[in-house]
Amino acid sequence: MNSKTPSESKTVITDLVLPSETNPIGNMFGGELLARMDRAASISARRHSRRIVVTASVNHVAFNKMIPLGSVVTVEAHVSRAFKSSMEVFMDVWIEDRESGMKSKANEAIYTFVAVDEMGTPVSVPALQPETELEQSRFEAALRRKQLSLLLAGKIKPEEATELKALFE
Ligand SMILES: CCCCCCCCCCCCCCCC(=O)SCCNC(=O)CCNC(=O)[C@H](O)C(C)(C)COP(=O)(O)OP(=O)(O)OC[C@H]1O[C@@H](n2cnc3c(N)ncnc32)[C@H](O)[C@@H]1OP(=O)(O)O
Repeated sequence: MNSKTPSESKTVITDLVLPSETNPIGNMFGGELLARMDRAASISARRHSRRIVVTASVNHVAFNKMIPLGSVVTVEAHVSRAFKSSMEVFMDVWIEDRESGMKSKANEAIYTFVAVDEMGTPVSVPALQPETELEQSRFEAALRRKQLSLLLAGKIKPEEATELKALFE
């Protein structure tokens, strides 16, 4: 299976924040943003693997800025590392100033997807070949994040989390 680059899985979704998608103080619901990110990330994972993909875990979400009603929100997703059947998808969320059109970063998130066959059994995916410095640094940190996620889910033992142990040595 040939490796792929992060740009091959690039997925950009831009949409408005409507009144039904806001909380009582007029900002976007966190759950609405999570759903938009899940959609963008699933398309990205699908573009990388060309297989059916399922969300295995939401590893990290930072709601750094409130997103007001009427904002134009862009979610940009790339696969940041591929393992055997799982893929880490990194997302950057931008909002656009209504007057100037300037974009500012509002949020970041990292989801894990697994490619499966029609029976839901995990299947192999192509490797990922990072190209830029940012892609390389996200690629390198992804194994640590995978081990943390598996550890928290009780799927590996602490002694198997070699990348995490190395942080404290
Ligand atoms: C082409 C362009 C047009 C696109 C056109 C649009 C199409 C756009 C696509 C739409 C697609 C819809 C996308 C909907 C996305 C959902 O909403 S799916 C619904 C929510 N998710 C689910 O229901 C998943 C339910 N869970 C499961 O099915 C199973 O737990 C899983 C995820 C398949 C894993 O199964 P398992 O038995 O644990 O399998 P196991 O072999 O142990 O692990 C498989 C891999 O998952 C990893 N893993 C398992 N758990 C975790 C965890 N907690 N953390 C990290 N990694 C984990 C393992 O490490 C392993 O990784 P690899 O070493 O193989 O890389």
